[in-house]
Amino acid sequence: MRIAVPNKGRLHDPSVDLLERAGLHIENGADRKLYADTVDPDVTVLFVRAGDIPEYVRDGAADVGITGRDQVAESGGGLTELLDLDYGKCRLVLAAPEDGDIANPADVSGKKIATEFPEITRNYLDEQGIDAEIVEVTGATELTPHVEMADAIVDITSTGTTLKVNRLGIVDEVLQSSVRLYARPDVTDDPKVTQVETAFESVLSAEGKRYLMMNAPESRLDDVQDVIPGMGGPTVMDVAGEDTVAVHAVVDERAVFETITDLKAVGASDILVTEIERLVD
Ligand SMILES: Nc1ncnc2c1ncn2[C@@H]1O[C@H](COP(=O)(O)OP(=O)(O)OP(=O)(O)O)[C@@H](O)[C@H]1O
Ligand SMILES: O=P(O)(O)OC[C@H]1O[C@H](OP(=O)(O)OP(=O)(O)O)[C@H](O)[C@@H]1O
Ligand SMILES: [Mg+2]
Repeated sequence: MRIAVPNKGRLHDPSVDLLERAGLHIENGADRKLYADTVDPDVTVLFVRAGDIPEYVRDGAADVGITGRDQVAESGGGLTELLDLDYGKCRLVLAAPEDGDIANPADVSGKKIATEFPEITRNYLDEQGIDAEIVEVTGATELTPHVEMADAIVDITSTGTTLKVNRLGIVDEVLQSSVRLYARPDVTDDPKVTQVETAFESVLSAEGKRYLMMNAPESRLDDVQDVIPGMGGPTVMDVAGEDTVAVHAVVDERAVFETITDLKAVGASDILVTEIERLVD
């Protein structure tokens, strides 16, 4: 099975990190090498530009791909989304000069819109019933309204800094995006694809979770169980030869601080908190 992963740009590092955390360690990889084996002999990684990944998957050069929802929408869709991987979060927005006369989407009627996403922009304008000219650019889109190349833009924003420093205001949201795992529709039930999907899912499930281990007097077990939040009942084990039990539980990271204080108050001791790499349901 081949999995297409962004070869550069901001999506490369977090995507490789996800593969590693999922246990799909990359082997024989090297700087500028565009394919690599993994610890699983049946899984090969292809390093491809984020914008080309939908086409690689659709054409069968790869079976699954990791890329932004915006890239899939721009390339015409036709892929099955398996998982939202929750990074590369951004919005595609219609934006125009803050001090100009474009305040509503309808105001761009008859005007020029610069974008790196002509397909998404065309669909958006059609849906809104707006007739406008699209000017295709490949970057620095935020400059175009200031040099009379366009009246408005459709571009990516996340923190909003680039729009702000270029004195552009959001007129409308066109699309919300994040990085997702996509498959060709005919391979979604392939056991290898399911295995990769499960591995990624286990990394996402473990995020923000901690594993708590402690000892507690057997007589206080009910109290200990009462203060452990979330995720089903804890695992309880007898400690040989003592009136003590070992209690293990998965808890939300944000609850750890308070839970430890509560656990000590009900007699727990030797409390360990550890990170969880993967959590398979
Ligand atoms: N500022 C951002 N914040 C969050 N996600 C973003 C941002 N910019 C882009 N993305 C996401 O990352 C994807 C790829 O963008 P990126 O900028 O990494 O690649 P590129 O534009 O193809 O390459 P480069 O900018 O390095 O030339 C986008 O399609 C989008 O899904
Ligand atoms: O809201 P912000 O946090 O400011 O992010 C938005 C900017 O990030 C991306 O640019 P990138 O850095 O990828 O440069 P590019 O235009 O060369 O792709 C995008 O094209 C915006 O310009
Ligand atoms: Mg970019």
